[in-house]
Amino acid sequence: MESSPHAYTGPLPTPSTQAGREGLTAILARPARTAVALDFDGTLAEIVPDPEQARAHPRAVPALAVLAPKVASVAVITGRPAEVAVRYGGFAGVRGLDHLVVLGHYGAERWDAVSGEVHAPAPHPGVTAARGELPGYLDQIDAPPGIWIEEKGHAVAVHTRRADDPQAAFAALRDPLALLAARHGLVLEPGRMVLELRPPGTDKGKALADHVRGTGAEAVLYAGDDLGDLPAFAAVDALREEGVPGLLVCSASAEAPELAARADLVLRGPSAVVEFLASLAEQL
Ligand SMILES: O=P(O)(O)OC[C@H]1O[C@H](O[C@H]2O[C@H](CO)[C@@H](O)[C@H](O)[C@H]2O)[C@H](O)[C@@H](O)[C@@H]1O
Repeated sequence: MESSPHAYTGPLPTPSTQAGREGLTAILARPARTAVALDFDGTLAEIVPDPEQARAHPRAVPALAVLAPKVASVAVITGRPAEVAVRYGGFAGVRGLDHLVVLGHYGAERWDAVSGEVHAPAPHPGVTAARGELPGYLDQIDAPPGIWIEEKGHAVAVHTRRADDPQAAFAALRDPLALLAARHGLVLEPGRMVLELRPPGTDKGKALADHVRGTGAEAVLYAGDDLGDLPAFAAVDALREEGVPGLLVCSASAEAPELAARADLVLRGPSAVVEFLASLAEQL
């Protein structure tokens, strides 16, 4: 039965790399000095066809609520607007998650559980302009049927998962949308069957490095599943070079094999990530 975190915890898996084993050892030795940072979609939430239906795995919040009081900090670092991740995650008002931080829009936004408020940057004028142009532009370039535009406030994203051939639609739209983004001073952020036009100036690597420095953590765990998580992986590498041990966890999928190739620990999607977090919490 899997009715409580205790019922599904097991022995911690061993990372496949020396750096990862050192990272896990440091986390187990100094949990109160450890920063835990986690991606949302594909890591804490299963991938679903409709982005508005994504929700945290049912065991994610219970596992995090046990883990968070034992470590220096838990942060969710996501491409979603922070408020959306908080809502879809069910992260607000949870005992144990009283100090949770959600860094939205790749670190441009910050929500914290203490204040319950989102701090967001000024809107980028290029997003408004690109949003207005996008429907006509997609018609003009003969975009395939089934694509869907996600309004994200500080960004706009084009999803191909519900096209007849999602990968072909992604490939066909990538260059034209990169041109549109550049014309409006934006960057194109590719993800799992999604192409997002967003302001430049931040990424999950900067968000993670700033967060770790801000907490004064002496060890770090980062888990992600998508291309947007690669800068965070690179940030953990850089922290390791500065003497901060780290553990890189991949929530694996065939859609983003690049992550598994870079990770210390490869887990089979959000349910395995959540099980790992519960096991870790149990061991600390
Ligand atoms: O940084 P993340 O938390 O991983 O967010 C990245 C993007 O996630 C969402 O899209 C992805 O998940 C959807 C729901 O499972 C799925 O339908 C889509 O194909 C995925 O790309 C979200 O909609 C985006 O805004 C995020 O940037």
